[in-house]
Amino acid sequence: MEHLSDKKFPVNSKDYNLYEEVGEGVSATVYRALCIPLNKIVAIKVLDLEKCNNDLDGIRREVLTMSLIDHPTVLRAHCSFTAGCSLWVVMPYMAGGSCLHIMKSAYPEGFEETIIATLLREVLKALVYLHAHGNIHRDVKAGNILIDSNGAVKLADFGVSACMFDTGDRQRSRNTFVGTPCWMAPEVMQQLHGYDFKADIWSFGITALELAHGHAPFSKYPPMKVLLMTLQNAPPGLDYERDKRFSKSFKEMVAMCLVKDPKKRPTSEKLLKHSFFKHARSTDYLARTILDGLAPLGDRFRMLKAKEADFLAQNKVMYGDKEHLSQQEYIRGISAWNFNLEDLKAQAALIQDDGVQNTEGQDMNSKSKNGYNEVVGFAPEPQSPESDKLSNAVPVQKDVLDDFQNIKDSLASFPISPLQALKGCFDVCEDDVNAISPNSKDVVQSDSDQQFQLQPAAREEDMEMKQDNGENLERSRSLSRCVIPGRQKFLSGSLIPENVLSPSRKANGDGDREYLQPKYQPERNYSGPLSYCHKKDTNVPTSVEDTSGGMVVQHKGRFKVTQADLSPKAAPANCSTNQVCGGSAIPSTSTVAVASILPSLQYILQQNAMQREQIIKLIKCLEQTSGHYHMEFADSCTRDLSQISSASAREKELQSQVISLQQSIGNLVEELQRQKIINSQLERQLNALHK
Ligand SMILES: Nc1ncnc2c1ncn2[C@@H]1O[C@H](COP(=O)(O)OP(=O)(O)OP(=O)(O)O)[C@@H](O)[C@H]1O
Repeated sequence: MEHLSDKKFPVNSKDYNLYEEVGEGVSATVYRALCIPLNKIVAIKVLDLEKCNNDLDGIRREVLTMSLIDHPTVLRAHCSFTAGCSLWVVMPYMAGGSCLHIMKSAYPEGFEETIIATLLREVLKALVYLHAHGNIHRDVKAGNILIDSNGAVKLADFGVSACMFDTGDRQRSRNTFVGTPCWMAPEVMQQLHGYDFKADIWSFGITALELAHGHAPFSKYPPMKVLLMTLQNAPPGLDYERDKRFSKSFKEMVAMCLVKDPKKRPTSEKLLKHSFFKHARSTDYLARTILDGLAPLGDRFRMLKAKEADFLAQNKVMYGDKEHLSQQEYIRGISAWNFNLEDLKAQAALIQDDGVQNTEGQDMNSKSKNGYNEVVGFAPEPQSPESDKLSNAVPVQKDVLDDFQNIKDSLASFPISPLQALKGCFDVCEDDVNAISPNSKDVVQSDSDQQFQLQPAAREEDMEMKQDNGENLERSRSLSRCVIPGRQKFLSGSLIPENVLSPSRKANGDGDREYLQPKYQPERNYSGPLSYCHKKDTNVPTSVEDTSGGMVVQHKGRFKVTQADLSPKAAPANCSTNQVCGGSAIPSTSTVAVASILPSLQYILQQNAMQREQIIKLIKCLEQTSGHYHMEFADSCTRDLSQISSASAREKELQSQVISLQQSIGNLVEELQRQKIINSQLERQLNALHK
């Protein structure tokens, strides 16, 4: 595989000297390097092909796109070639690094508006070019906006880009679940009608918020929660109160991008004409401002990496147990996503929405409650009547149910089950999917040939799980897993909270999040890696790994596929011991029965609880009544006792009299006997005298 895009650059690894590491993705490491024959500093992205064995199409497309591109704001590949098991992509060296790394190193609160306008204008130019040439970038985010030493901005990373003019399989790839959750447009998550270049406009809006705050909205939440919040909540935006430092035109521009209906979003071309970009300066302004005084990229990268390692090591010491570690790993990036339904529920349940949530989430909720979205002036997302019913029915448990209800509603709004959808791209155990859709009767056929059905009983099960999250949480968190985590990588985006990297971070409206956040739960899901999900490649030879948590039989792009994913029919047998696939504590076949029994059990439980209350009330009443009874009884007892005691004295007296009488009688009987004997002796003597 060899693509020579620029004849000047040699296509032999011997012609390059690799220097220090300046970036890392899931399956790629980026080095600063010297092109020896040209004596030119370049960046070389080294992709481990063994790790991408199912994503060669994606890589080929990335390289092809990069080599065909000819625009100053889009990162172009000089050339690419294979070296052993690696693919080397030679590119211009962007000495400033990514905007994300610059923020992490020096601007944890985000950039000021002029910088943002300048950066975003350049990104928008790139999008105008890509869209005009039929490309959707699909991964616009601060981590993919690179700056060179002169301040020139380039949009990078075409790992997941797609061509809008593709047909057949390529077209179908636009019906797959691709990108990084925080930046992902709702229609990309939903997979209803596929999506188009407007998905990039959504990601562009999210990137604007990321550059403004130093992090993307919902970034503290685990990936599935992000999906649900994106679908469920009103779109995020700049807040008039909290974001006072930003202009009205910036707020409007963001609001235009973050409209859920893609048709209502502007094209990149139209957006470029927005008044906000009048704030933009020439790119050398960036060099004079945000790049000024920054350490060399390699040093910054090493520093961030060391801090992340420290942070993780600390967490390992503090929360060394398996559950916490796996949770950490899960949140660190989507490469390690393990879409175990139980885990997801547990993850969602762990988020304390009231009080500890980030302000984005809070804002969204309060906006929705007020019936007006202050930021962008949109009506709140309508709540389902079902949701109202549920919350009215059990007011006491409203808080607990809210979270469940969010999940339930959002799942219902998915044209295909998110877990089923994610299954194609990530690790979703078959039985996890079964747990959501045990019997596919009302099947919705999606473009990507996936089927699903959301069973009410399974929802009940969800509810049960939520309501009883103490016990079930423990259970679910202790479940074994499908996939052994791969090599832990430090992704291009730092995944640790900025308050860790920048302890000096001050509260600026949303700074209160830091201390409210549960310690074991990392806050941010920063620039996670990307996925190109190529569903047609399932026949690609697999690399089999024996794992304790589950058999990884295939690498789908950057994600692993477990045996359970590939052999749905075998899943119940495999899962019967809950060890091989580890997806659910209950085998999938019995999950159906359990799901149908649970509502009844729930009902009985409620009945019991009510009865218990009644009994407690009755006991209390009885206790009060029995209090009077005891007093009366005590009085009567005292009386009786005195009577009994006097009676018994007399009885004793009588008894003693009887006894003494009996004794007297006995004495008299003895006396009588003695007298009789004397009498008979006397008689005998008299008789003898008479004779
Ligand atoms: N040409 C370049 N010059 C300087 N740094 C670069 C260059 N290309 C990439 N990097 C750095 O390397 C990081 C990882 O690169 P890249 O995004 O291409 O890898 P990836 O595997 O696609 O990662 P991800 O999936 O997280 O986007 C980037 O975030 C950036 O910081």
